[in-house]
Amino acid sequence: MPVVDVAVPVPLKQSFSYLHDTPVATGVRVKVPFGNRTLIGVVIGNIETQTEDTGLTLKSVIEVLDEVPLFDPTLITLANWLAKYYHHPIGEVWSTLMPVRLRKGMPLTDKLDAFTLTEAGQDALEQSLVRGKKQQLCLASLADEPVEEGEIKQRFSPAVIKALSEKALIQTVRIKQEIQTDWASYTLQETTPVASTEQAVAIAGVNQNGTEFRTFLLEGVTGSGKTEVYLQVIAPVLKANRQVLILVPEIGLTPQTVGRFERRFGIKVGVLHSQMSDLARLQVWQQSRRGELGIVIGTRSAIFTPMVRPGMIIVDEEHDESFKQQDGLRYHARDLAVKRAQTENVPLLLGSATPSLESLNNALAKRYTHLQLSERAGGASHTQLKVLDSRDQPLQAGIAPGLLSVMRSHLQQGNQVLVFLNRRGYAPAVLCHHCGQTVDCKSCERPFTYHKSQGRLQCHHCGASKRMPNQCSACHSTSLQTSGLGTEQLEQGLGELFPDIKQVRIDSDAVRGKDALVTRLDEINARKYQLLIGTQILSKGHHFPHVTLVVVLDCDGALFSADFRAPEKFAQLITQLAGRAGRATKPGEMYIQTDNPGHPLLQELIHNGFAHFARHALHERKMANLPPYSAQAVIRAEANAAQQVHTFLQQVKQAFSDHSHQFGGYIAGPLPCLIEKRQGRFRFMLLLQCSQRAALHNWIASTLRQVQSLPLATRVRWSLDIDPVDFS
Ligand SMILES: Nc1ncnc2c1ncn2[C@@H]1O[C@H](COP(=O)(O)OP(=O)(O)OP(=O)(O)O)[C@@H](O)[C@H]1O
Ligand SMILES: [Zn+2]
Repeated sequence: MPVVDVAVPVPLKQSFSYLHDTPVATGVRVKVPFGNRTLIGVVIGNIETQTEDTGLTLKSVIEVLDEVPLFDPTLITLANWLAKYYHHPIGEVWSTLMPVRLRKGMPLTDKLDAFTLTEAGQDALEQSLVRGKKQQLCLASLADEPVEEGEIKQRFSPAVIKALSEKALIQTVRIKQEIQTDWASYTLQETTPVASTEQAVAIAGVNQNGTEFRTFLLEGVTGSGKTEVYLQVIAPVLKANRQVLILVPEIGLTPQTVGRFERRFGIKVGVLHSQMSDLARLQVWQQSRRGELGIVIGTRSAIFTPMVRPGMIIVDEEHDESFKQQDGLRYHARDLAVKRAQTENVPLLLGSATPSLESLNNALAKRYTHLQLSERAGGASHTQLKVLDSRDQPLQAGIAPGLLSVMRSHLQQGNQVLVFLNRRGYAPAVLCHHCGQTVDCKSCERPFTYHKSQGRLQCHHCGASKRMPNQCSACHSTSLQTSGLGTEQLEQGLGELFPDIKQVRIDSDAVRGKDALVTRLDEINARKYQLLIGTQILSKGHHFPHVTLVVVLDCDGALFSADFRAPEKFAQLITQLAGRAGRATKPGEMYIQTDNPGHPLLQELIHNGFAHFARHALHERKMANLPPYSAQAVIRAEANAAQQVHTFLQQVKQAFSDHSHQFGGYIAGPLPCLIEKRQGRFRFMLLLQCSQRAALHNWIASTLRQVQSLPLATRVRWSLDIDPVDFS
């Protein structure tokens, strides 16, 4: 009897064998017994026949769920690679890779259920016969065409749907999705701008490579027209009837981005991001798999989207940290993109104004083809960076007088000013004026942030929240006062300083959800506001043609971080922020207000720019034998008792030390994580490092089993992070 090899969603390294009376194709989902449970797994291989003498009795597959494989051999290869590279259970890799609905065993068909108006419903709508605003809205949304069930259920409550169904105003129908495959016959919907010389060189560089795998790094300063390069390099790919997958950072994916691609080619672009419903995601996944979409744009997990005719992969803002998953399977979508492009044998284009040192190093070492855009598109000039020394200055709303007058002059000329402060809330701490005690979150041992509009304190580490107390818990004095500046306070202060100027605050408190952000961004570009206050949401990839001044407040903390990646992250942030100014005809400038004007990193950025900084930083990493010149992994552990975490990591360290000489491995720790305590749990980590990536992997592979069998391994919460980028 045939035996199939199944990846089952359990935290165990191996896959499992099951019997079935006929062979099952790889990439098909099956329902299988596991212990006393029934689980949904994926067939990842076939074993010819069961060998008689193993003595094992295998269980049988309960049900084969798909008629045809849902996952092609490329995705199976990719899953196997992920399991190996991240030392992660294969079944859990598949859980990450599969759309949620497929994971749950739901059928995948070409048909879908939709709601439509009945004749009575049509009349009711036209004559406004239904009472109830929600019911009216629901009818109205079905006015033109049937709408899929999932979407209606997401927008309207069960009560509304039930009421309308019972009155026979709406009904469900089954519609066959139309398949439109030939995006190759697109017609350009807008005139393509003439590429600059540098753009033309980059475009030719990619196109001359042909259809085969190669990685390109497009290092182009902000506003240099990287997106235009993407548009022009994918044109021939689409013409050849091949698909393009574009990854963008979580925050960068706005309808504006999607709109640029739709407008150019006049074809439907599939969009995938975390805020969509499971059903909507599955549909885009399915459309791409069947070849109905020429372009799919999505955030991190979109890298798992199947493509029937893959032609190219693009990773925009490839340095962005949102490409790294921070829990479960901690993959890096950019690194996975390299693997995927290689497996699919298609070109990969990585783009950024501030490339990661990893990618830059690969380009400089000629493993990637390096393409550069050093000038801004359309004749815009580079933003001038300046440092403003705030020492001994009387600050108003946290801003020095000299800087306020610079702001005033930009505003008077009718331009927009962006003020960046990476701290939401009113103030980052509340303290007692009498005894100096701060009001701290008990489970994180960090000060609460004060949110004045809600009259509440909030812990930005664990989310805990409580009412603002009246008195100090230590000395009972009632003279509590806030300390430090957050965006909420900045907004209030600037409102008083510039009463006639319309301002908007963009942070996750003021702007909730993607739609709200898009509305605000549109309003900004329609010049509804002149003063923009915001956190890092404002730094990413947005095109603000009317901003001529960017002000950076309170960046001193970032200059003195214990994280060796902090300078890289800071330089990327500052450069991206500077890139928001002066993108159109008017020149832009940026002021960084600091108490450390002489800091070498600031001086380097101001005088030499990011490209120079990055090459210099690479040299430093090389001297210190840090990534990308070595490979790292981190084992994090946390528990309520600090001692327990420490003991566990000591034992882990011992296990790794036993093998370290074989692999030339270096171990540091146990060290406290940058955030030492969160939600009542103490957090420590162990850092593993080898000069060679392969050695690190062999070292981990030969030690991990020993770690897993430690008695404490089931008592503390621990995880392995390969190529960590964040030590918090
Ligand atoms: N060759 C060109 N001629 C004229 N305008 C261009 C050209 N290329 C790009 N542009 C325009 O320049 C502006 C910036 O281009 P684009 O958004 O592509 O830059 P980018 O490098 O992707 O920006 P960033 O990385 O800062 O987000 C856009 O308004 C774009 O339409
Ligand atoms: Zn907390």
